[in-house]
Amino acid sequence: MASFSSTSAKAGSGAAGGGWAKAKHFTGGGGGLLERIAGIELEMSRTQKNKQTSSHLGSLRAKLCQLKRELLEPSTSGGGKQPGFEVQKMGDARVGLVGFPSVGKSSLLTALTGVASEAAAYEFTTLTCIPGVIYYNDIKIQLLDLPGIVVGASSGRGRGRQVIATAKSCDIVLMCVDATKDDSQIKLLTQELDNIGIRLNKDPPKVSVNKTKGGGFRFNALVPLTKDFDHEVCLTILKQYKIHNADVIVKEDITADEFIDVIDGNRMYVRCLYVYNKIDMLSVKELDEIARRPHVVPISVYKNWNLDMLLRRMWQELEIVRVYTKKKAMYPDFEDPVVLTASRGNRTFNVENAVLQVHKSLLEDFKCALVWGTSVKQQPQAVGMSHDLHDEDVMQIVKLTHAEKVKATHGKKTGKTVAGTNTKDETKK
Ligand SMILES: Nc1nc2c(ncn2[C@@H]2O[C@H](COP(=O)(O)OP(=O)(O)OP(=O)(O)O)[C@@H](O)[C@H]2O)c(=O)[nH]1
Ligand SMILES: [K+]
Ligand SMILES: [Mg+2]
Repeated sequence: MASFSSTSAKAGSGAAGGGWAKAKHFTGGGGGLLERIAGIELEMSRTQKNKQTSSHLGSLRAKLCQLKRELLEPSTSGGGKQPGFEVQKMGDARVGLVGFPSVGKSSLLTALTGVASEAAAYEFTTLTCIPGVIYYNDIKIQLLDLPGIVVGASSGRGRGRQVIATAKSCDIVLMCVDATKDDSQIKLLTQELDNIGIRLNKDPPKVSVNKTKGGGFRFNALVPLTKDFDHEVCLTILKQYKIHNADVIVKEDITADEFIDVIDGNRMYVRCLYVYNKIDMLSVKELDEIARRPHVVPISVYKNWNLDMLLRRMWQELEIVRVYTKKKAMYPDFEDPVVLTASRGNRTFNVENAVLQVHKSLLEDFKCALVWGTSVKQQPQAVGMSHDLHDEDVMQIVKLTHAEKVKATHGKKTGKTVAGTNTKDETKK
């Protein structure tokens, strides 16, 4: 891993704005790999894009992706140390502050959580991960202050890889930028995260790939494909990944890169808010322009402007669902809800997830759940595992009796379902 150098970062500090992009060349792991990657990138840039070359380009893309993956993945032989910072998870959700140096990440952590994280006018003040907790609407959100990252971070520059690995563990990311500097910050940061497989504010491509034992390759597009992806490109990419038998169903007009994301796996689809700090330095006109952009929250830590809006937006992005559990003939426990969040591409707020959070062993004994709240028509209503819960629902878990359990296991063995019991298989679907 490349040593931590601040000289390169200083290059960015002098020139307000555009300086970030300067430090393009860096030394960091995997010498031969970097050359091969550069070679493929060069070839791709020299290849004209048209119908004849689309297959070849698709194959190059897939190769490139595999090489980058080799570069980024920590070698398993090296003791298998986790690349992220070791900060224990706590609370109901985790939010990471990611951004270039000196945009005000630490100042924001202190303002929101009261945890002192050193803030200063020089870059790379923060050198490790500092956690704090936000108490909001009865739940605890862990906020992580992280060192600033620089261009090249994803390839091992500075602490970049550690920062990005930690960002991967977050439910959502707050990308912090300095509102007084130019807008290349967001593009460059997004690229760094993208390089390591974090897709911001995107949904997983709607494509299903079923690897089969035989039968060759079947391709079915349910929508017109207008980009650089088609039947042939699909085939070349699959070959590159040594997949020779598969059923592919494409339900969305995707690009070749998006298809590679699906094949390569390991991608994370994370929600992100762009937090523009230091708006106390802007004119009203400049502020007005920024505030109109999607996913943007303008703030000033100095003046304490708009921090409550930031919390509200965070809450919305996390799509928090609080479920109050209750025992039979008792009042619900309103102190300590089960909290479900939209987390890294996973947006299932069903009974099964809620039960899992109470205790894994309850899944075995689960018969049904009685639910009160806006997710059901009757109050209460008996529902199965796949029922989607709403924020502030109340849930009571009904367990199988011993007799029902014996019957259910017997039924399973003989292949019959037991009438009257909502067995897991039936309700899970
Ligand atoms: N004008 C203005 N300055 C701010 C604001 N918030 C923070 N700063 C200043 O910006 C500088 C950097 O703040 P930090 O909180 O250290 O920034 P950081 O992003 O944590 O920096 P690193 O840890 O070095 O990456 C400090 O001089 C802060 O006082 C703000 O709302 N307005
Ligand atoms: K700083
Ligand atoms: Mg800091």
